[in-house]
Amino acid sequence: MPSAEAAISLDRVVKIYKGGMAVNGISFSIETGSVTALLGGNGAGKTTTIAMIMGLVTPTSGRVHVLGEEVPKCRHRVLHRMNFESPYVDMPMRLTVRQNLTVFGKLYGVPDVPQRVHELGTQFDLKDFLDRPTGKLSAGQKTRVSLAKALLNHPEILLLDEPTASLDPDTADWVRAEIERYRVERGATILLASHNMGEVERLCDRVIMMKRGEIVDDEAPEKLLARYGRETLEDVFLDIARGRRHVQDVTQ
Ligand SMILES: Nc1ncnc2c1ncn2[C@@H]1O[C@H](COP(=O)(O)OP(=O)(O)OP(=O)(O)O)[C@@H](O)[C@H]1O
Repeated sequence: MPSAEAAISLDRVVKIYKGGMAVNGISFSIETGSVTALLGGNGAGKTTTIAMIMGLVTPTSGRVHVLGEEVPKCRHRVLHRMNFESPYVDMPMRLTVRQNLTVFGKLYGVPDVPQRVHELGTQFDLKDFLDRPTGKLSAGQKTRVSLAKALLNHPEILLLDEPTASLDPDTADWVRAEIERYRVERGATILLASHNMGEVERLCDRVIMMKRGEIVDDEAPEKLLARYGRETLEDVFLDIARGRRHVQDVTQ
């Protein structure tokens, strides 16, 4: 059952778009300080779920609570304590990196924005392009800026939508290390949608697996591996995607 004490809690949440059902009655609670993966094939409902937790999409029915506040209704009370990163959400392209970080810093109520931008510029090695238009950066540089933006307000809750999509292995590894570091330093609660199973095994304590808008599994990665009799989450993912639900089915 979803708990009022949880960092994030969803209770029988449904989202129906004009085109049809995207999320079909999902419930889960996420413990403070945990890292949870939201997995599922294309169109499973992961982005819609994250958007509802951010308060950007209103559920058709059901309730979403973040840090004890209902969203989107009371989003204004918790917005400054959360943040998100997605390679699919662009910042204004003509603004420089510094201008973008400054605007977002002000939106999130960061106390000393120039100082925070300076700190993040050092931490994420942005100094060479802080004063370049954001639209002129490479994909990897944009990801670093996007992660810096996500950490501007030291969020207690960090939502990541495929944080390493289309990155080279070196940059992707660097991004994962930064996420791990942030979690350890701040005890943040992280929810991560990903198609990269290696990333999930490295970062996450728990896996919520979605299929066609529903939750089909919710377990620690090692328990999922044991239950499906598999050595990698990639194989478990394929078993679930192809409808093989039990270890007996898998070994037949
Ligand atoms: N704004 C929207 N309007 C109408 N339908 C939408 C909208 N956003 C998503 N959908 C539909 O809702 C379903 C779930 O989409 P969603 O983006 O949440 O899935 P996802 O698991 O994040 O997929 P992917 O891995 O491809 O990013 C899909 O069928 C999608 O076409």
